[in-house]
Amino acid sequence: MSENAAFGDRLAQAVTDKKSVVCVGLDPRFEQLPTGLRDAAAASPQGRAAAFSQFCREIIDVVAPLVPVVKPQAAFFEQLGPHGTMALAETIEYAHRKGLMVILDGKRNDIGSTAAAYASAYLGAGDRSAWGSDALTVSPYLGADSIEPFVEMCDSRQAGIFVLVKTSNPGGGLLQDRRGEDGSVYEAVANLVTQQNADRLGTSGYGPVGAVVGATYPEQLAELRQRMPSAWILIPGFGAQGGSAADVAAGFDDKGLGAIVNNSRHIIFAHARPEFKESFGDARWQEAVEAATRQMNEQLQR
Ligand SMILES: O=C(O)c1cc(=O)[nH]c(=O)n1[C@@H]1O[C@H](COP(=O)(O)O)[C@@H](O)[C@H]1O
Repeated sequence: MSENAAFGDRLAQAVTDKKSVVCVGLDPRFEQLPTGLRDAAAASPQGRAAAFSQFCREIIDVVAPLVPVVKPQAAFFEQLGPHGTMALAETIEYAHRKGLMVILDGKRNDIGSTAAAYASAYLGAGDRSAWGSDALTVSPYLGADSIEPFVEMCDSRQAGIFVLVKTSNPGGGLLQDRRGEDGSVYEAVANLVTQQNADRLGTSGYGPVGAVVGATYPEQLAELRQRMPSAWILIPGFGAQGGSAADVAAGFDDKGLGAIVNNSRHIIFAHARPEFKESFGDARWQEAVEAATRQMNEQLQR
């Protein structure tokens, strides 16, 4: 499908082509890298950034035939300063070259006029923005006028956003579950997502404004699927945070579309998981990544 197709349709096509709803999270942590990569890297930010870049490239090589999308988490790269951001840019570019869609996990936002700059920076396809990611995670807590600049950029660049609706962490309820006369905060954010998609539905039935809903809240996931029928749902919290295939089942529509399930640590550091450690270990970490990705694909086969 062409780069000029709408984001929701491109994601639907990618999920269908790969027969996979798995999103591989690229969250490199230096201390957990396979020994070979850690040894090769000097302790400097430059050396670590080079190790992150190689690590992500090798993961992408393994997962590109198996999944539709990867999600680099900006924080892990940014902690290394300018060298880290170069590694992030290389990772996004490499993933695109290998035919993967890219959701940049930056959880950005600000007042509208500044949000427009974030949108211009991060959203695009190919070389139509500085970072070129297909989609960005976005915080809704500055209100509707802070979301609109992103949505406008989605319109002009066929990009997407994923708005934080019900996050996977245990503390998210403090704000998100807070109830007013019209219901909870997360319900209000979900309504905003649905409104923003209303005139923007692609041929797949999905719009450019997606939502993040944690696998750790299966009941709310079921409710939110109904409340946001035209939103792709990015479901984090599978694996390391305890979410299972049963927990995410309610996120999908009856064609098996509408949701992608992220897994970061349990895929990229699969070589350290008890079930893969003995067979592969540190030296054959790429094979552990492949085995963990295939296992998750099977668990989520629709
Ligand atoms: O936006 C996200 O991706 C996200 C939202 C959320 O509610 N919970 C959540 O864990 N995430 C991200 O998803 C990834 C989860 O990683 P694992 O727990 O290692 O699979 C991290 O990059 C988190 O920042």
